[in-house]
Amino acid sequence: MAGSGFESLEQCLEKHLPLAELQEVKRLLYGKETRKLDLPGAALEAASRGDFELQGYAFEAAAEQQRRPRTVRVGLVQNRTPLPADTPVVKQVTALHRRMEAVVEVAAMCGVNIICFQEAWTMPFAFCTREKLPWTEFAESAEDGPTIKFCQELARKHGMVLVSPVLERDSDHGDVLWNTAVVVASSGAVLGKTRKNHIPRVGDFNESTYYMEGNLGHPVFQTQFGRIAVNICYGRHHPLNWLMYSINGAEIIFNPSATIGALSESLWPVEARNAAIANHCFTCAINRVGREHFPNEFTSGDGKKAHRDFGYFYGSSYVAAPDGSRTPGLSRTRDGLLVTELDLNLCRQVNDIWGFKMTGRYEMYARELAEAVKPDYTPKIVKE
Ligand SMILES: NC(=O)NCCC(=O)O
Repeated sequence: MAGSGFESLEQCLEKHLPLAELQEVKRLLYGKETRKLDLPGAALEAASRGDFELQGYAFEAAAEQQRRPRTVRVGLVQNRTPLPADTPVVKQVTALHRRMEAVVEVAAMCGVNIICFQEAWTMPFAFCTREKLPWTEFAESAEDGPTIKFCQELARKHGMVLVSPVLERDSDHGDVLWNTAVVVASSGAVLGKTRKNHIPRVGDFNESTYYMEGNLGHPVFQTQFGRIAVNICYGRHHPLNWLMYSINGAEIIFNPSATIGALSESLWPVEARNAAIANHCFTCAINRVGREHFPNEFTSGDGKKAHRDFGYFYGSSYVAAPDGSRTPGLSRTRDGLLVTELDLNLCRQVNDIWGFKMTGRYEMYARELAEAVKPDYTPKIVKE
């Protein structure tokens, strides 16, 4: 399994394919070509100084007579944890705040309107360990914790919407923990929060030790720049989860994730992209980068030897459009900011062409699903 030795699929194709074949392969792999954004030199220099990749693309929509283009720039951030996992908690959080402050600064130079960080971005992805301390100390209030205050300041400074996925401690409800994403409006107000609906029970993803399935349904947030939703990580394997955000009107669905090559890398380019197609919306898949080591060995009851690291988080963040086209991915190895310009008019335009909303048989599925979840249900199998 490729770890940090393989930079990206795109780089490999560009290195080995002649131009004519490369164009055909890209057409098949990525759909209609996305235009490269001309990003400011100062932003490219700042990214290079800060040692993170900066890429920019734009999806186009057709001109309409009665609606102006609804262009919005989104920023997807993928990163390593800058300090070892056994560094004191506050130091780790502070280092991550400083790192994101620098990335958001560059995003602002690139005209980003909405930025989303990776899943549980203020901490190492320690849920593999099943240990409580010190990892639960990374949890904080989604309303007025230090990270939300940090995001509010950035939102106000840059007039940017921030999507901040954190480990939430809900002290109003018995101090329980949740895997949450907070949406901070460009005014700096907390617009609301959403919680991870599907909790993995696969490999070392022992997250069910820490929090339960979210209880907030599928909220969509009306921001100054468009209607957004957040489908956190493992929720991307559940087509109905994407569907419900779309039914509630999401035009952009962010998918902040933490996932490793051995488990999901071949699924990664397919799932968020398919969701964009099926739901006539934009999807933004974000994954963390690198290998995180933990102080104590752990096992996950799968016969594997006790180990101290989770595996290789392969980055490769990308944006997919309702017409099935997608940006190239960020690298598998480096921190990065992917700036993508979307014209939200494309959602309705593709809906008018393909009509999945019109042809969806929701009432029939609702009826059949309501039956299927009853304890006395028997599957409708026709036998000879
Ligand atoms: N963070 C998380 O839910 N990961 C589960 C693995 C995956 O969905 O690829």
